[in-house]
Amino acid sequence: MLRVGITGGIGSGKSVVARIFETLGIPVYYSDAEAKRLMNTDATLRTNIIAAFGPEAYNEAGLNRSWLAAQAFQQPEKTQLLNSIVHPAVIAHGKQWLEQQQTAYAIKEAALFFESGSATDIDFMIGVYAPQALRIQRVMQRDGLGRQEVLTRMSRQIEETVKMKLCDAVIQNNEQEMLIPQVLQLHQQLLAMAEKNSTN
Ligand SMILES: CC(C)(COP(=O)(O)OP(=O)(O)OC[C@H]1O[C@@H](n2cnc3c(N)ncnc32)[C@H](O)[C@@H]1O)[C@@H](O)C(=O)NCCC(=O)NCCS
Ligand SMILES: Nc1ncnc2c1ncn2[C@@H]1O[C@H](COP(=O)(O)OP(=O)(O)OP(=O)(O)O)[C@@H](O)[C@H]1O
Repeated sequence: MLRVGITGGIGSGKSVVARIFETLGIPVYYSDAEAKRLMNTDATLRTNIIAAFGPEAYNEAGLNRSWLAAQAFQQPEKTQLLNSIVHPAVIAHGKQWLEQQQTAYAIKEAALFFESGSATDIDFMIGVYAPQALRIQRVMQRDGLGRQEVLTRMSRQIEETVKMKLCDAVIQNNEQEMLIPQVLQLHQQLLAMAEKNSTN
């Protein structure tokens, strides 16, 4: 089975693109959502997060996302600390998920493939690109974050043009070029690649 990645910086539109692939019958692993689910359900992760950041990391509702975000993005070292606790668990879980899929290809969506070293688990990487100003505007609107908070998260990610150069294909999500034809073209290409791999 062909393992496909979708990556791009915060607000580039990875999830929107991944949902179009899902409508074509392709299963998608959403790393952000899985990370938060595991942080709530995995007892070892919870213990390690509390040991590193303090008991306020959780409240009655579970993971205290806004509090933990304020702590983790305060300094690059704190972001690294959270990453060193959470990423190994999500990478192992995502790898296992990919191995279980039965379709011609399956997709893992993640912002931090190259940053975390997990791009090596992927056969074909799709980058989703959008101009920085548009990404900032989208995330401020989607998550109710301030401009500076978005910029801080961006500063913990590889610069977008560098990230796109590391990808095998790039989808333009600038709200001018249409997304669906770009996805359909890649879908055909990936089915052909998967077919070729299975006959080799
Ligand atoms: C700090 C947390 C609780 C904040 O949760 P929140 O709901 O506000 O954000 P969410 O997880 O949906 O992330 C939104 C976007 O922020 C960016 N982002 C999140 N974590 C990071 C990080 N460690 N480094 C850089 N960017 C990040 C990504 O672009 C991500 O898509 C959460 O982001 C987290 O646990 N992050 C660490 C784990 C992680 O790296 N997750 C992302 C990929 S697995
Ligand atoms: N082509 C588009 N037209 C209109 N809105 C869009 C488009 N692409 C993305 N958006 C909106 O921008 C926001 C960010 O998109 P999305 O959640 O897919 O980004 P992401 O790359 O998954 O971000 P993150 O890394 O933060 O998870 C969402 O609210 C989404 O609905």
